[in-house]
Amino acid sequence: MSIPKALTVAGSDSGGGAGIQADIKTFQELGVFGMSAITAITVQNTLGVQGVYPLPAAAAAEQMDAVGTDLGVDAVKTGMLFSADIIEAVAGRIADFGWRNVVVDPVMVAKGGARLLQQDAVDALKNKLLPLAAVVTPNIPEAEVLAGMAIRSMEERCEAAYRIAAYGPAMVVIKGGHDESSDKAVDLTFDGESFSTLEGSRIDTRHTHGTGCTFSAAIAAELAKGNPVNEAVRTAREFIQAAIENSLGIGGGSGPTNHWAFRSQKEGAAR
Ligand SMILES: Nc1ncnc2c1ncn2[C@@H]1O[C@H](COP(=O)(O)OP(=O)(O)O)[C@@H](O)[C@H]1O
Ligand SMILES: Cc1ncc(COP(=O)(O)OP(=O)(O)O)c(N)n1
Repeated sequence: MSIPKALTVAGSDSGGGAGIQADIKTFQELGVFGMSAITAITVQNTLGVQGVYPLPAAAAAEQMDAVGTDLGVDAVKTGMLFSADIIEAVAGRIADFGWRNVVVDPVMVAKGGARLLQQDAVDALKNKLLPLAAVVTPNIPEAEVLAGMAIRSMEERCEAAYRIAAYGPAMVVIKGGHDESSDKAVDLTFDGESFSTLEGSRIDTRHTHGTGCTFSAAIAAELAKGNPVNEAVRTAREFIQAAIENSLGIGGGSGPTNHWAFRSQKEGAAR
């Protein structure tokens, strides 16, 4: 039997709700063996980010080498990359290994406002990493930066997706968590030809820490299993909906989602 394996290249969140911790939990819940290349250590809990300690670019590259030359990688997810140097090293390794199932979550700023990507690294993200992506998953503020425009409506979101697709990713998903104008959370997808939406009811909760990390990790896990990209995104949307709906209510601030809720729901339905 072949074991599906996914690699996350991302920052560590000591609070366990976002970053590599969220990614590995998501991989595991979806039946995928998780591996990591850590780019930075963050000092973080549900109250926010209190410290950021980036690692040298060589550390990320060498971790990717160690995993790629021995275990093998069926899908990669990138999250917090922090600097242009790290992005260039990571993009170089993805290209050298010829990895195809690459999900780029273009993490820029944590919900509490801490910068997780240096401002001068945006060009490297657009020009070095996006051309290698099967899927890129910006939230609305990230899409505004990548597309160089404001997004105030679904029409503008479509225009932004079109502009981001020009950098080369096969699919653009602009997530709708930040659009509070509707009682639904609506994610827009664009595959270079057609637009479509994925909806879930908007949950009124402050416990949304790590939603973007979890969603993109779920896409990577489904791609690692060999599922087509549309199906992977659909499953990831169901995974994050269950995780937010059943959040754990832990910590004094914006708490983590529930990474085992999707599996519990499936097991409940099967009984
Ligand atoms: N309150 C909510 N209720 C339901 N789904 C949500 C909610 N907030 C975010 N989501 C979903 O979680 C995923 C991550 O979205 P978003 O919060 O926009 O990303 P990020 O964490 O990168 O800012 C998307 O699929 C989005 O639709
Ligand atoms: C280490 C680390 N990586 C990414 C994030 C951002 O997580 P995200 O899911 O985009 O949203 P918030 O957690 O910021 O709400 C992070 N916080 N830490």
